[in-house]
Amino acid sequence: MERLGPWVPDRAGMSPVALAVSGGGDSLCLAWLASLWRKNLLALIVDHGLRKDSAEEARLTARRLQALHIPSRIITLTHLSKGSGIAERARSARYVALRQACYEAGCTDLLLGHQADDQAETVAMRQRAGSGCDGLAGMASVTALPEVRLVRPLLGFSRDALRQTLREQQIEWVDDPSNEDLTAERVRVRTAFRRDSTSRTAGWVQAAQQGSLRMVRETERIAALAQQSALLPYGWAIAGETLPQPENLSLLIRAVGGLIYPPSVAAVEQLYLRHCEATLAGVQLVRHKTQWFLIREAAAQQGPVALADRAVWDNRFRVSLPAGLDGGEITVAAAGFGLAREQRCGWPARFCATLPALWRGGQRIAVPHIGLCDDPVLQNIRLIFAPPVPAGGRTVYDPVCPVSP
Ligand SMILES: Nc1ncnc2c1ncn2[C@@H]1O[C@H](COP(=O)(O)OP(=O)(O)OP(=O)(O)O)[C@@H](O)[C@H]1O
Repeated sequence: MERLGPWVPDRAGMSPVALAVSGGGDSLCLAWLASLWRKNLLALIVDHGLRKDSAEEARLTARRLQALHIPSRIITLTHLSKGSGIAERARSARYVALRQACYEAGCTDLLLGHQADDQAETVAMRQRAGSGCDGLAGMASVTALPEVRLVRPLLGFSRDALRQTLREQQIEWVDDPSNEDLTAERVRVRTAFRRDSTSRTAGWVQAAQQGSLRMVRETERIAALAQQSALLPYGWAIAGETLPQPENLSLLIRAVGGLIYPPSVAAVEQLYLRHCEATLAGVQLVRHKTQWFLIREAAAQQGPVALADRAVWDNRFRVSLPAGLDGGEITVAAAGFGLAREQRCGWPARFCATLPALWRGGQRIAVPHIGLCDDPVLQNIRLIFAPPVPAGGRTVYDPVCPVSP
């Protein structure tokens, strides 16, 4: 585990390391292994509320964790409904809930139970979908999000090895029936691997090779990005006097747009070749003085969000409020400041129109980034630019290639 660190010291009073535990064989084995590694842990069990037994399974998992001396928290999702795209909707809601729970508990690391077979399946599915070299690196061992690192310590171990470990420890787990549902592509790939294990091995080799290459490329990209461009606390990026290469440009668009995935390479290449002001994925490429800038497209920004400590607006700005302050909404400052350029800190009006602002009763009360605020109490509001994925990505791909048990 040490090479996947650094870790918060394992002492009472320090933040625990969080574990995402579905109750299945992989994540329960992860929990058992983690309990040998450290004491200060917190297991998070998400009950999607989609199957009639799910609440009871979550409680059963909590009891199993208790037997391992791991405290747990059950997070019940109430807003999911069955129907089209439910697997993806459930997955995405699960990650939002897990990240929020980590944030609330002060956990900076979240361990996930993805293992080597999941990795080979992911690579095979991406290969079929025509994924590029980056995608064929599969899942990263470490993905740093702004508030938490997602860590996958089991990518070097096969599903069979993990289940065998649990049997030896006489620890039972829950088998999710959706893991046998042949309408899911992953399950079909898994079934094909059972018949022909060479393609599974090929997936591991592919992930290990492409992972190493991706690490080299990302290091070069981050160095080039840092030299040429900068993200500003206003939620904009200075892209440089000449446009960055499409790969880097797309990372900046992802950050400024508050996106999880960068826009398609083909679309960014077109933007790069046109070399003129344009909009892509809710982000405007604009020229200001001698530099290219990326600013958010005002019309694409999220609508109002109630003012509250830790609220997130537009997937990019996190609110930090002094105690006792509430009332109002955070939404886009919008045009019509009527302010002289010096009151806009020298920034063009169209830039300032994209900033987050506090509104009450249809009135713009404060635009903290440019110090626009009459009420001294409101001057303590902080709207912190925290894109969901850091510009450079900050991922670690481990060239691990498991041995078949
Ligand atoms: N309901 C859940 N609650 C908490 N964590 C979950 C949940 N579902 C998945 N995870 C986390 O995401 C990882 C990968 O999810 P995936 O759906 O591939 O696993 P699974 O087959 O449902 O369960 P397992 O990995 O425990 O066998 C899990 O190992 C676990 O760490």
